[in-house]
Amino acid sequence: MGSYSTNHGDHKLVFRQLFEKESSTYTYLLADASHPQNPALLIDPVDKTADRDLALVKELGLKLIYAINTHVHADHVTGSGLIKTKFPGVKSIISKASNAKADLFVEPGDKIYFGDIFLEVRATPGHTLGCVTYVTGDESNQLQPRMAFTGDALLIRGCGRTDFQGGSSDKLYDSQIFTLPKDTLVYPAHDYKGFTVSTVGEEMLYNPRLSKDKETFENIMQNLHLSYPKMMDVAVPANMVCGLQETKSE
Ligand SMILES: N[C@@H](CCC(=O)N[C@@H](CSS)C(=O)NCC(=O)O)C(=O)O
Ligand SMILES: [Fe+2]
Repeated sequence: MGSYSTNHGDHKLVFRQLFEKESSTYTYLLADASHPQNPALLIDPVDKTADRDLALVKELGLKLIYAINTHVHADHVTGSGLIKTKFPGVKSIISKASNAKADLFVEPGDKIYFGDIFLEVRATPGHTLGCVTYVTGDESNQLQPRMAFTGDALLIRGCGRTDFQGGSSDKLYDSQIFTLPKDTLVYPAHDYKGFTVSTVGEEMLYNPRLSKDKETFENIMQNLHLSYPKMMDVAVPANMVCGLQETKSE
C-alpha cells in the first residue's frame, strides 16, 4: 500500500510512500485534497531525493507547507533545508526535545494541521531522545484507520537501535507505541527487508524485539552489534541545523 488517494467522509487524503535506496529511507507525502489549496507535507524527506519529491508535489497540484522530521537522523541528511531554499514558504518542523533547529517545534499532544486533517505528535523516545511518532487524525474521526509515522522507533519486525544520540532501550520499551489502536497502520522511516507497511496489532504479535518482555528486549538491544551508520559524522551535525550547513560570516 505505497500510494493512494482515498475518501474518508468529507476528507480526501492523498498519500504517497517514497523510497531513498542508499539509506533505505521512506519519505511520506500527505495532502488534504478536499481543501481548496491542497495543503501538503513531507515526513522525513532526504536531500538526495528532494527534487524528485518536489516534482511529485508539483505534478499532483499540491501546496507544500511543511517538511517534518521524526528525529535527528544519523544515516542521511534531511531534505528539509534544501526544500526550504527551493520553496521558501515551507516551514520545517521537528520535536522540541530533539534540540535541533527548525522553524517550528512540536511537543507531545500537539496537532499539525494540513487542511482539515492533522498529525498528532506522540513522544516515542529511545532510538534518540527527541524521537516522535506522528499519527493522522481529523476532528470528526472519519479518517480511519489511523496511520502512524513511527520514524525509527518502531520498524516493521524491528525497531531503532538504542546505542547512540541519547538512545535508551528502557525508554523505547516504555514509549507506548502499542497503546495505539491495533488497526493503526505503521509506516516507519526505514525498511531493510522489503516491507512497506504493518499494523500495531501485527507488530504486537510478531515484532521479534518489542513483543518480548522488557528484560529480553534490553538484552536483544545490547547485543545487536551494528556498525555505526556510514554517514553519521556528516548527517548528525547537518540535521541538527535542519539539513542546512550554515556558512559562517566573518
Ligand atoms: N547500515 C546503515 C545504518 C543502519 C542503521 O543503523 N539503521 C538505524 C536506523 S538509521 S539511524 C537503526 O536503528 N537500525 C536498527 C536495525 O536493527 O537495523 C548505514 O550505514 O547507514
Ligand atoms: Fe535514526
